[in-house]
Amino acid sequence: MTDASYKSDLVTRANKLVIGNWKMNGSMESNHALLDGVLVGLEQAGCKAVVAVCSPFPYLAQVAGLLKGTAVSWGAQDVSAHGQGAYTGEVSAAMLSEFGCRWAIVGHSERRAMHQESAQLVADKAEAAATVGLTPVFCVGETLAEREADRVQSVIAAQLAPLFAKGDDLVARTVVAYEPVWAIGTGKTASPEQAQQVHGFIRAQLPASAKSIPLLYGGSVKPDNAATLFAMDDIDGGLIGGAALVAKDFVAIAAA
Ligand SMILES: O=C[C@H](O)COP(=O)(O)O
Repeated sequence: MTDASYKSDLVTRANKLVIGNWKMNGSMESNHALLDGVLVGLEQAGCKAVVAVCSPFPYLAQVAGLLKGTAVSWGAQDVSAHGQGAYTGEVSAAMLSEFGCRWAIVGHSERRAMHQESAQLVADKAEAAATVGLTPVFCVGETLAEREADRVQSVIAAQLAPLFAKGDDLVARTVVAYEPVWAIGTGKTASPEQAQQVHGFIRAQLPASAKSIPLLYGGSVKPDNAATLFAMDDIDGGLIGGAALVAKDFVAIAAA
């Protein structure tokens, strides 16, 4: 356990939370059109959910400008575990915070798999984010092989353990996103019951003071399955990939 004190707010599941992860997609022109469509669509739908988008780093300033004065917040798709220094290519939490970043995704399965990010590194990133006031969106999830080997709970528990080891205060300032790797970008969504089973497991593992943090589901969420997923007891919203790139789909999911 560390002595870190965090500047980020405590987060609760009082409102549905829908976060778009654009991954490595976009352009100045398409971002503008997408956000115009999202903002108009959310207003027309009378959407009550908390909505955010996480763009690639080069577009964060553009996104910040386009979202200024709106109810939609923005975040980054990754953040360095380090404060500053000789870390070529990394972006610190303080740099993001300086111009209004609200969220930082950490531990997305694409980064765990393609960039060999360890569970400890992901927890260190979450701590770095919360230390300067960003809310970490902490991704966990099993591969298909791990599911078939009946290892879902042990895999998720191992991914969460280094976060929990940093103390209850950090956990209470974190959003956890369950994203089964086999459902990401594949069109194979976990059934609402499969997702709820894991969300219920995660909720049960949370320390008492963090029981009401939002637990998001991610993995091929679309307008036609969002409502049934979000209706489950422990699913408080979604982390949306492909559908976040289509304004009407993202709005439909946020309004589901
Ligand atoms: O971060 C988002 C997830 O990886 C889900 O992506 P997807 O909605 O394209 O399956």
